[in-house]
Amino acid sequence: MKIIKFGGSSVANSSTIQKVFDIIRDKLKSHEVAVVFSAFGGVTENLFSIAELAKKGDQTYRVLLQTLEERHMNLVRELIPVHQQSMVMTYVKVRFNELEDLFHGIFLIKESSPRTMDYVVSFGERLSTFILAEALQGQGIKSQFVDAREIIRTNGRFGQAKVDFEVTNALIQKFFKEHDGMKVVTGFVASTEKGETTTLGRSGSDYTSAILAAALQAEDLEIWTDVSGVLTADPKLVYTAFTIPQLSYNEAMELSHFGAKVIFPATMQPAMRRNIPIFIKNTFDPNNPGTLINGDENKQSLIKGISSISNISMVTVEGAGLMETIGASSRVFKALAEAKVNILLISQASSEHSICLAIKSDESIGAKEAIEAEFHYEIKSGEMNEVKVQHDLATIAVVGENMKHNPGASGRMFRALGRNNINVAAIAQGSSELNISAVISHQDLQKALNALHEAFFLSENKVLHVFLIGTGLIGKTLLGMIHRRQEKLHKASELDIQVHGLANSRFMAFHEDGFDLANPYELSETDAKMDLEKFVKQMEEMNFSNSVLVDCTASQSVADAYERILQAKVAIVTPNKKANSSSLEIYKKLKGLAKKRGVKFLYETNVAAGLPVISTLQDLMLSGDNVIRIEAVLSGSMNYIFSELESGAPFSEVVKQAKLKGYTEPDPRDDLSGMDVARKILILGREAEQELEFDAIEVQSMVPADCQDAKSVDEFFEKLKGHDKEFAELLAKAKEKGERLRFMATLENGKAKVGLNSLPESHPFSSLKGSDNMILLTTERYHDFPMIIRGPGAGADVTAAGVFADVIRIGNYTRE
Ligand SMILES: NC(=O)c1ccc[n+]([C@@H]2O[C@H](COP(=O)([O-])OP(=O)(O)OC[C@H]3O[C@@H](n4cnc5c(N)ncnc54)[C@H](O)[C@@H]3O)[C@@H](O)[C@H]2O)c1
Ligand SMILES: N[C@@H](CCO)C(=O)O
Repeated sequence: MKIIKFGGSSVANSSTIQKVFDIIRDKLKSHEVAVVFSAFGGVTENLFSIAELAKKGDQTYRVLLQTLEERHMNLVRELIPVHQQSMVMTYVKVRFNELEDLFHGIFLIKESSPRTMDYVVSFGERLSTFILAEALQGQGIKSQFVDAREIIRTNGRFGQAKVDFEVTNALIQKFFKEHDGMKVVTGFVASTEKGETTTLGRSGSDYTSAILAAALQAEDLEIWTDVSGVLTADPKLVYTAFTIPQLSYNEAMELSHFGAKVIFPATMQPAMRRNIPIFIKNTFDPNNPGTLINGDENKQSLIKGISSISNISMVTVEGAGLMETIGASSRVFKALAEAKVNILLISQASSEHSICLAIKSDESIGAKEAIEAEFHYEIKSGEMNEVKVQHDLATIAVVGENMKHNPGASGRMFRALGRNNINVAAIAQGSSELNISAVISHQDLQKALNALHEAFFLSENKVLHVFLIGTGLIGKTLLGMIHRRQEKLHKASELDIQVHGLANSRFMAFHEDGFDLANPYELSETDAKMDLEKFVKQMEEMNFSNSVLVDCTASQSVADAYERILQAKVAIVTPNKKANSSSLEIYKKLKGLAKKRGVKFLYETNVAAGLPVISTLQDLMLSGDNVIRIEAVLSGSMNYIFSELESGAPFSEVVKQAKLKGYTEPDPRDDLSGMDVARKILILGREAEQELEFDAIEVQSMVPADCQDAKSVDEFFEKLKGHDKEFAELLAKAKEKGERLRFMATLENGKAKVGLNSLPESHPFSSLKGSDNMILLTTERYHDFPMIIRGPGAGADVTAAGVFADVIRIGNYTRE
């Protein structure tokens, strides 16, 4: 025998009911079946609301009752063959006449006792089940309507009646023996010995089905609802949540206690005691296997699910009076019990100085008053502090049998939370080791659930959430690269990169699920105007775990926001040199902050685009080397300009070419003025642990005075034409001596110089062509011959690739 139960959402209207009938028909092919139905979707709530209106003396209750009657009548018309309809309609009409009398009574005396209400709401299941049994009969399935008041006996605690299992089991067994056909049983309702109608409380229809399953020693119990079983986390908050295939009874209880609302633990008890397997299935996706709950302590995964409860407050009772005082905690709990406060989590450190309790927020005033009244004298004498209550919190819990005697679960949990900047206000773990719970700020709930979900379930695939400011040459090239590598990264490196925010200097846009990079998103007038403050705020509010800001601008204002971004535990990747080349104090502060907050701040492309200069220098320093001298060609555009000049092209023309090829800064004067190179040598100096400030660098500018004043880049190019001759002469002079012009930087003895040099043919820099950079590092270890790093030092592809490599590094870092 199988017991199958359908909830209100499954029997909401005639089309969902047809799906239910298909499921029943299918089960009947191979099994003997008994069915339990809830009231039609929403009917119980309707009955409560109508009673509420009647109690308040509001006549409109009649209209609602009329609508409810019509809904039932319509279902009769839709579900039952015409020749059978009049009998069923009469049944429905009689029930609604009774309801009308009942509500009229409530309306007159302005009162509805729990006993009356049990009777009122019992009509929901009695009507639905009768209609559905007749409809099944009409479809050729021999069905026997069973009013559960005949077979489930309870005490008289109306609203939440307790079952007398001895009597009930005997009644059920007798009834099932004496009656043929498939039994179609009303959920939720029962009766006392005296024949008064009672109800079984929250999820009462599930309970009815578990009672039947236990009494009949059913093969299994199927609970059909509108979700595919119990999910690993709340799917509204964790998009990657998936159905848990199997749970032990204990795991299911822990998960549902902590917020997974699919099943209510008390309702499973009768089935659990008899070790009857329970399936949670989806009426709207019947082929989905759903979740099996049974006695098997399957230990395939470290945890089974993550649950959470919102609207939590934390009550802290503290003071010297608690220490070594036997009975203090029992007084706390007694006071709370008397005030009917439900405690969800308890945490007390061994110092015994304080006790923290997590409770539902709407019970917090009562809780504070109750404890303060109990400890009135101690608080007055100063032995104890006033009770502190923190609001806007949430509890999260990881649940699984396999955590028992298995080190690492709590480590993984708290590392994931810490990594994502989530503060833990209280922790609790019982000795059963089945559940580790923590109290956190409600604002962090979604981020925490996702971080934990990723840490425990998706450890093979990490998601990195990217926010990109600057969708110019480098930014766009980067987006294209991410798109082309997305699939490969997913498979080979188990890393998923999602881009959630885009901005340029004019507009910004966000996408909760990540932009589709296959169809590049063009920011336009229809998007919000760019506002850096709002961009950062939105990024903080989206509060993803493993987030990274990629700054592909050359903007000082974006660089100024780094501190706040790192504070929020968002990593930063950038080719923008502005932050690292501002004051030494800021440079140190940002690096220190990143370390303190445990997030990466990566800027390999600040110098020589994708060439591994910064990481090499960092490795040298970390391993104890010391930099003696740096000589370098650090500007791709300047090298291109002066090497191309040798071909005889006019200076203004080669500068334009350098810009077109994407080598220059957004404003090429930043290159020609030597500022860009000065920033780079400054950054290299600082990486070599030299206390350099920008002002101390000697910089030779190549920008003629009138060009410097040009209002726009176009005007600058116009004016530059007037200087082609000077540059041609400069080149001719060098050529005469058999030398080449190279724009370079040197750093030695704490002094940095940037400028144009005329170098002999034999100098390593003379051979550089196009956008090549070359860095000669003379160190204590590389003393006789410097270490040489050479390659293209500007250009969209090499730079974006360098930025991309840093982004992937962050993805791999967050995996650890
Ligand atoms: N081009 C190269 O070869 C190269 C090499 C290494 C490093 N870089 C660095 O990469 C960065 C980007 O260079 P690019 O060539 O892509 O420049 P670009 O001019 O093509 O793009 C700059 C982008 O930043 C946006 N922007 C500027 N100020 C902004 C602000 N305040 N807020 C929001 N967006 C803003 C612009 O709208 C544009 O989308 C620069 O810092 C540059 O130094 C470039
Ligand atoms: N404009 C720079 C590229 C960015 O660092 C250069 O020419 O090297």
